[in-house]
Amino acid sequence: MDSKLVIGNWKMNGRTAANQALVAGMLADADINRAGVGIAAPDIYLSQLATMLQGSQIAVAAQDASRFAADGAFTGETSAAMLADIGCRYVLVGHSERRQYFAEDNAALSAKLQAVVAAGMVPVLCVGETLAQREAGQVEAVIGQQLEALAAINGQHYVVAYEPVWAIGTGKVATIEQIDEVHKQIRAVVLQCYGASDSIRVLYGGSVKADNADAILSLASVGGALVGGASLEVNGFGKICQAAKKLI
Ligand SMILES: O=C(CO)COP(=O)(O)O
Repeated sequence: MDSKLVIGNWKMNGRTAANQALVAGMLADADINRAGVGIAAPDIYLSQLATMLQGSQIAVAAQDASRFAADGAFTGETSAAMLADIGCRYVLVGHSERRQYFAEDNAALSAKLQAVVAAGMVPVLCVGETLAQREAGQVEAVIGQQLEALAAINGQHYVVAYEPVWAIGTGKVATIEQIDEVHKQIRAVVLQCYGASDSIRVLYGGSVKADNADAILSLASVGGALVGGASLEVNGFGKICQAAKKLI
């Protein structure tokens, strides 16, 4: 049995010296420095992270990968093969900020999922509804449509993260009932449609903090957490990782 998976998503934050201090703090914390914890840093700092995490238990994760798998004339892009080459284990795909600011649709996300799997890493497909979609009763339909990207990697090893857009960086956390309901829906869809095994992990993300991690992570339908703001600080992240030590 594995413990629940916690991935810290630094988003577009970090500088060489600050990363050094933050990661040193994480390596010294036994709740963080263990299997089942990952850090997703900006591409430019992934090599620094990989070097620092060498020999540790913490996995290196990327926040995105190019939809183009082969090397070539794609200025500004970082391929999945490059991420694998520097030691990444997980890659976030379709984070709501990528969908919002970079217009990523299912065609692009399917290509990214395939590229990540082909490079031997585990994609973490992020899904979630906006507040307007929730208020219009469209949660199941929106997430069902977002999950269709998984058809491109049917039966492969992947993780799904449920991140309601209205709960990201807002301090508004979905209720335990809302989280449980959507996670059960996601699990049912992926088990039925996309070749997932019973052990499919669905992470929750959206204002996960030290003080709510225990309640969220104790849900059987929650396979871990995708943590934004709280992953930029050792103490809070350590408490979240401690709450995630439960078995799934
Ligand atoms: O988007 C998120 C993680 O990918 C969640 O961010 P916050 O934890 O800052 O709400």
